Amino acid sequence: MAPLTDLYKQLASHAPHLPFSAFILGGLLAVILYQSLSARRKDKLPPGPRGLPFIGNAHQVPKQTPWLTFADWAKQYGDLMYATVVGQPVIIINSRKIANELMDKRSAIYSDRPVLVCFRSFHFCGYGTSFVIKPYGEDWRKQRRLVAQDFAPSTVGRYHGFQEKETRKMMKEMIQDPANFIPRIKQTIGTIIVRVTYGYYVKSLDDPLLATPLVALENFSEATAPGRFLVDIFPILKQIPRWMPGSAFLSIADAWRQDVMDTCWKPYDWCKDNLKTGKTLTPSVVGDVIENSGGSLSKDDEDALVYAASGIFGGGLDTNMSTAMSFFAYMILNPHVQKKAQEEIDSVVGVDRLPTIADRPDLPYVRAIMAEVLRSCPTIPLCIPHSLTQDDFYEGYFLPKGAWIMPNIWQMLHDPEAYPNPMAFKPERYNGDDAEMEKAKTLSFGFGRRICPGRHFAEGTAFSIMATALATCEIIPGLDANGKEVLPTMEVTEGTIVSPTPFPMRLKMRATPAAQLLFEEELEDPASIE
Ligand code: HEM
Repeated sequence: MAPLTDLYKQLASHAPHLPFSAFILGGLLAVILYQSLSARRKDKLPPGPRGLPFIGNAHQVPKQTPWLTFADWAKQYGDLMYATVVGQPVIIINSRKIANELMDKRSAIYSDRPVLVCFRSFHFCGYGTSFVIKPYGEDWRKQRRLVAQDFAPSTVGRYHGFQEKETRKMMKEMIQDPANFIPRIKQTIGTIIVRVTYGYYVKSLDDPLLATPLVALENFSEATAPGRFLVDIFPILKQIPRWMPGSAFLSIADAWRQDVMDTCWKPYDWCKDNLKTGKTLTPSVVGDVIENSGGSLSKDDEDALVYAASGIFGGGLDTNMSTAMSFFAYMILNPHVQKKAQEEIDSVVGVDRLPTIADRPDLPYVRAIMAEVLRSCPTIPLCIPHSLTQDDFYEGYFLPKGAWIMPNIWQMLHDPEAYPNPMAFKPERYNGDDAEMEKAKTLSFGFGRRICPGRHFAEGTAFSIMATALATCEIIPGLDANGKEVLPTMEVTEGTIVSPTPFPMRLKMRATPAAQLLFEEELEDPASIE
């Protein structure tokens, strides 16, 4: 800094040339200010664990339950932490207050998605088309609008009848064959999503309009596994000739891209073609947009619709499936909660009919169970990472443009100050207070402009599963080969979207007329679909 000050003194002595000197002086001051500001920024990054050269903190983040590691770090470094992964800045947020101040209140600059190194294979394999991972901008906005309008609280009720019918069918089949309850839940959630998105009724897990998206979702998990493809780290490998050893990944990428394209276009084409034949069931997200356009969508609008619709599947299947699995696990572990919910349902709904989604306002304890399931086992514990589009400051800390933002949803939902004894599954903790339930649920659906657009729809499916299961069955532990009861461990699978690891379950049908209705109601597939 000394030479600059000397120069400043020399220039100041040239008073007769004031305008020119003032200009130079101003410039110099700006340089000095910038230098000192940069130094301040460097000093004031949020604290965080010291990393290694080049890889940064990558080696300190375990594949299994990284949210617990981040919660541990927070004890030492506080709720706003800074880490790096191969030179990429990552801001980890552990408190609801900070997430709210930054990701909700400043959402205009916190709503981008990172271009993660491993995400390169998305574009390579065709995954980059859906708004779930698109950058914040016009393409994202256009796709999101198409989905959000259909799943708004005011419109989502039109799908309730279908959600109820499918969950009843699911419960009936699970009572008949409880050993296969996991694939049965998967089929039900998939059927609901394909039906409301494309007006198509899925007949089995082997139906190509469900099976292909399921394969694409599995490939997606593999594509995002760090280090799965060397091309993620060395993009130049994309140019490798196919005859060269080590080029096998190009054929895998081709096959995966084909699955993604089939997932996006096949159900769309079916929906479009069958609008004319009357086979497309109404209402549906895609069918309605095509009809409202008078059948003349521009190429851009058609692409936006196709890729937005694929996002519904990507966002809605594993998440709703995980919530249903957690519900059954927590019910096995907490028979007293089941009993209390059954008493509520029996006294409010009665025992002569099955509960519906319209009963939700009158069933506060079942609502509390849903909030507690979403709180206790959040489906996306570290959210889908956001990224910051301009430099920002928070409480004196510098947050650099381009940093990934990772909110630790799990920790926020297990903060003992907000949720005393957070590991206990306790619907009573809300005291019937809907605002408190809403707070827990909202956190599990993300933040700001990226908050889950399917949340009202998802809650309808989840409530219908929970209320129908509780009204009709006692949910009890499954047995091992020796006939001994096996309890769910509540360990979860690896990945961005997590689910309880598989557990056995038995269902004992309740002796009520309502439970009997599962076997008497018309639950067959709609006749219009062959
Ligand atoms: C219990 C079920 C669900 C949970 C817990 C859940 C949770 C989430 C979370 C945490 C995010 C990330 C939000 C963020 O980045 O801040 C998200 C995004 C998303 N969800 Fe859900 N979700 C569920 C069900 C659904 C359903 C049923 C649909 C479709 C109808 C859906 C569609 C989406 C989409 C499209 C996005 C990406 C939004 C964007 O990037 O703009 N989700 N969800």
